[in-house]
Amino acid sequence: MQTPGVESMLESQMVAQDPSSPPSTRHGIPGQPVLEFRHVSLQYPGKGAPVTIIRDLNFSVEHSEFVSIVGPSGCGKTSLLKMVSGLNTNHGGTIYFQSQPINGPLKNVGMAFQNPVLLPWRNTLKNVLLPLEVVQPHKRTFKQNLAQHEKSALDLLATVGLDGFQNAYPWQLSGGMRQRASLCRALIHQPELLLLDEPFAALDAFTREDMWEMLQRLWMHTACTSILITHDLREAVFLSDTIYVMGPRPSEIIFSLKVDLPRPRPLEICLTDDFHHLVSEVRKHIRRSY
Ligand SMILES: Nc1ncnc2c1ncn2[C@@H]1O[C@H](COP(=O)(O)OP(=O)(O)OP(=O)(O)O)[C@@H](O)[C@H]1O
Repeated sequence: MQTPGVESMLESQMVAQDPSSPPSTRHGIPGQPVLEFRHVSLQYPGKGAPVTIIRDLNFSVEHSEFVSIVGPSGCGKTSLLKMVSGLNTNHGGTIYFQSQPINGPLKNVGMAFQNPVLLPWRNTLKNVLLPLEVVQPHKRTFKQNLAQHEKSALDLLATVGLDGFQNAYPWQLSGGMRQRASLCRALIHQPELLLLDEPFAALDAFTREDMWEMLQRLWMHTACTSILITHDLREAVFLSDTIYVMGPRPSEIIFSLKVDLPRPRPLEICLTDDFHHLVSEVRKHIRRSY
């Protein structure tokens, strides 16, 4: 489900940390839970009575972990991301972020959606720099730190294979390139959490696979705790440390899987028996949901 309103709200809430601290120590202790769901439930107003979308979610995400959430359409995956971001606090149970209950919009989140929204009048570099330019505390020092920020942005652009395209405008980029740029923008302020809602769903199969490699590179580069919503089970296995399967509405986690394939994972890993086995394991549990 696309949520353009959420995009602009979240992108306007980005607040950064000290960019000089190394990624592995910025956000917490590896192996420790950074996000915890305890008996989380969600209802939306229905025609007569409220409709229960999520019944009872209980799981946690560790510092620097890459987690994918999969499940049937309408089971509440996008709703879950809205709860994590703090845009929807009207739910049962508690979601803890860094041991604190989430009671409102989280300050330091990066988000990317199916349709990357880049400002057409800004070139790629300036689109990536946007969060630093408009949001405190960076806004205050943006001009004096511009050279350092540009270096960080160019570094990110190189990581996603967009070196040389910093001066190109969005209309000069392909859909895949725009999505790469939007991921750089989501990460430029070094967020503590990266939330991805079907970011590659609109891309063709080959471009999508390139994006998996690119996202893996970015994630290894930044060590940012990440949650990906996807319908693509191969994508989930390729990228994740852990996959959670949500059941049909009213949903809960019906299965979880640790993906212990070594990293960095080359695309050829998708051809191995181990990979196929993991994909069919997840598929088996999703099938139960339909
Ligand atoms: N603000 C809202 N008010 C009422 N109902 C809503 C609201 N947002 C979502 N829903 C409903 O809640 C259910 C779950 O929606 P959600 O978008 O979270 O599911 P999803 O798992 O992300 O679906 P998909 O995989 O199709 O994108 C859907 O039936 C949707 O219509």
